[in-house]
This record gives sequence, C-alpha cells and structure tokens, in this order.
Amino acid sequence: VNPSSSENGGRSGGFMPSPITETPQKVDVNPPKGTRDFPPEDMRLRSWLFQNFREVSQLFGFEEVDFPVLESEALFIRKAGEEIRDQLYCFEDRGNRRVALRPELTPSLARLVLQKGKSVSLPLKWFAIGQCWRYERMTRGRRREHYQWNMDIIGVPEVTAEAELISAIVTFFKKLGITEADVGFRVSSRKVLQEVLRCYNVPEELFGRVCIVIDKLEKIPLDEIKKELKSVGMSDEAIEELLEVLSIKSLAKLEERLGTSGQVVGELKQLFALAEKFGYSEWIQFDASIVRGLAYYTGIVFEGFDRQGKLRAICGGGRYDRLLSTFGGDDIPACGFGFGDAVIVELLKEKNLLPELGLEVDNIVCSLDPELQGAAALVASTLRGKGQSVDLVLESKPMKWVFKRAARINSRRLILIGKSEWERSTVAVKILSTGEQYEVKVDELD
Ligand SMILES: Nc1ccc(Br)nc1
Repeated sequence: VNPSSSENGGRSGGFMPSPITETPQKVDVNPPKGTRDFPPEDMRLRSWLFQNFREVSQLFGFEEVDFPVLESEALFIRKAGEEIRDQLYCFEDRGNRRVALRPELTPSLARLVLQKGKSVSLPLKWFAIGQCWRYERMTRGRRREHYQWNMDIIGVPEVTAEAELISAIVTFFKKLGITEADVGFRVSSRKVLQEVLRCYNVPEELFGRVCIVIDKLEKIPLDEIKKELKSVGMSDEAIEELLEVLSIKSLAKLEERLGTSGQVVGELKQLFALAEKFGYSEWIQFDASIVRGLAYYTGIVFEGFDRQGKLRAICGGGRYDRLLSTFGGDDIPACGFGFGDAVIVELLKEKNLLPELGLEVDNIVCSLDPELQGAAALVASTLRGKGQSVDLVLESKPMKWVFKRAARINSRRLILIGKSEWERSTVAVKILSTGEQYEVKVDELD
C-alpha cells in the first residue's frame, strides 16, 4: 500500500508511525523553583481564603477587577531603590518589548483607572485577587509567587478612606476567628518623615529613597541604616533627629514634637477617632517607624502584624496620592492595601483556625450491570438537574471498590442501578452515614 495514497487520507498503510515521534524525555514533575502547585486539598484552602476575601470586599461595596499578570516593565520602574524593583521578574519578549511579571497589583490598577479616564465616576472602590511575582535568587529559598488581595479607594482625599480599608481587614480577620489579641495594625503617616526632612532641607525628590531606607529599620543593623541615609545626602544631625522622631510610639508625643496645628497630627487623630466609631480602636496603634517599603506612599501607612512577633507582616497599605500623576494622569488621590496568601495561612495554623475542608459529594451513582450504564447516566443527570452533586462511576467496578470510593469522596448517598429495580423504574438508595437503605422511584429521587 502506498503509505501516502489519498484513500488513506495521506496516512501510511500497513505501518503507522508512532504517534509519539519524539523519544520520551523524563520531565521534572515539580513546578518551577519558588512556585506552588495547588492539588485539591490545597486548592480547597485557597478557594476558601479567596471566598472570604471576596465576601468582605463585596460587603464593603467594592467591585472586582483584574489585570494581566504580564505588564510593561516600565510600570514598575521606580528609582527609589525598592526591593520590589531589585527582584523584578522581567525579560524581553519575542517582540523585543521589556515586560515583567507583576510584583504587585497597584500600578496595574492605576493604569486601568487612567485608561478608563472620564468614563468612570469617582470614587472607585475596586478589589482584586491576583498572583504576583518576584525573581529572587533561590539561595534564600523563598517563594517567587504569591496571591495578593488588594482593596483600593480611588478619588477620596479624606482619611475616611484609610479608616474604611482598615475596617475591611478587621472584618476579614474577625470572619476567620482572628481577634485583636492575635493581631494589630501599626499606623503612621509618611508626612511625619516629610516634616522632619523639610526641617533639614532634604530635597523632596529624595523622599522616596529615604522611606525605602527607613523601611529596613529592624531588618538591617542601625549603622547600616545611618550609612545609607548619609549616602542619600542627609547630615548626621538630620539622621539623629529623624531616628529619634521615628521612635515615637504615641500620638500625644508626636503632637508634642510636631505641634497640634499640623496636618500630620490632625489626620492621624481623625483616623483614630474614626477607628473608635468603626469599633476597632483596640486593633490599632501609632508607630512613627512604620513607612512601608513602596516608594509611592505619600500619607497614612499601616501594616498588620501578629502580636506574638513570630511572622512577617500580614498585610500592608496606605495612601498614594501621586502615583496616578506619575503615570501621566491627573492628581487623583488614592489609597489601598495588599494582603498576601502566605503569612495569613501561617497565622491560622498558629491559632488552630484552619478550616476542615474535605471533598463532599451528595451522591455516588453506580450501575450493577454494564447494560445499565446509560440508566446510571440518566439518574446522574436527573440528580444534577436538581442541583445535587454526583460522582458517576464510569466503568464496571466491584462493589468493594465502589464503597471504598464512596468513603474517600465522602459521599452522602450511594445510588445503585440494578436490573430488577430498573424494570420497576426504581433505584436502590443507601445513606452511607447510617447504613439506611431503601428503594425509590427514579422520578421521586431528590
Ligand atoms: N512582591 C512580591 C511578589 C511575590 C512574592 Br512571593 N513576594 C512579594
């Protein structure tokens, strides 16, 4: 037979080349370094967590948005020496474009707000849950991806926006059984820093860089902090004064230091007054050393921490009134937070608050005779049409196998399609928790 003759559709005759023409390559079955698979049991926990993110966001009237994981690298290029920049997962694509896997969601959100322009009316209350990336040398063995929940309020200059965002996070914690005894929020304002730098004539354009250095307080030795501040151009006197102000842990002391009239103290006092009204005063404390590690924050900043001090920051956020204008847009006030999917799970484990999330199926349906596989499919479809979940046994299996599977998938009922019952238009039902069994007309099955 001519291997390429037309009647064979161009396929060869007596011998068929192996469908796998490549010699099999043993692939690494693990995901790339620093990334995670989500097998069913892990995916159930992730879905549960995200469901709680969504329910709180919607409780606060926020709308869900999303953006590409891949963005123009330019969206994340800031000159302030941020870790997020140093670890950008960036590359040149086949079109010679500089692109990056997003390290955070806020710049994408700002881009979408500017894209929408006048077609959206302010304020915008948007939330997103998205995978974010960093490229870190695996020497530290840290992950390279995580999922972040963000809530952002665009177009509200008042501190009421920050108070609302913190209220949303408190609501989320309470929903999971976490209390003010477990976690708290350290709150400050970058305007505290700005006030000190202004007194020492530190140029405005160095503000972002100074914040990034200060964010490393408690993470690197103090003399390293001082060295970096000197390299930014600050005098020894300015550095000493700055570090002394940053050690203030009470609003009253800050007021003594900066005076009552300033906007800084006024905004913070308003935030703490609103916290009282929202009912989360016990959750928050002033801490002047909090600046957060993103250059674009301009005002109130906050971070959630575990009171046992065992974990990294749970979440963080603040006001970023200049970000949209740095993207060429109008000066639109904005604030938001990011809440990662990793530290919260460690906290829930610590507090023994992880939910039990087994697979649950209403029915397992099995035919006792290959001739009745169609009948089983019909019963399965009938139940599914009534909103009942069904695991349909798809091949002839011994009953021992069926019972084992029923137990493994935690099915509530076993529905057996037998010859004699089917002739009477009935099926056999077994309630697996009690062992109770009965026969029922198919159209009465519910
Ligand atoms: N920005 C960022 C991205 C990914 C991970 Br993991 N951590 C931080």
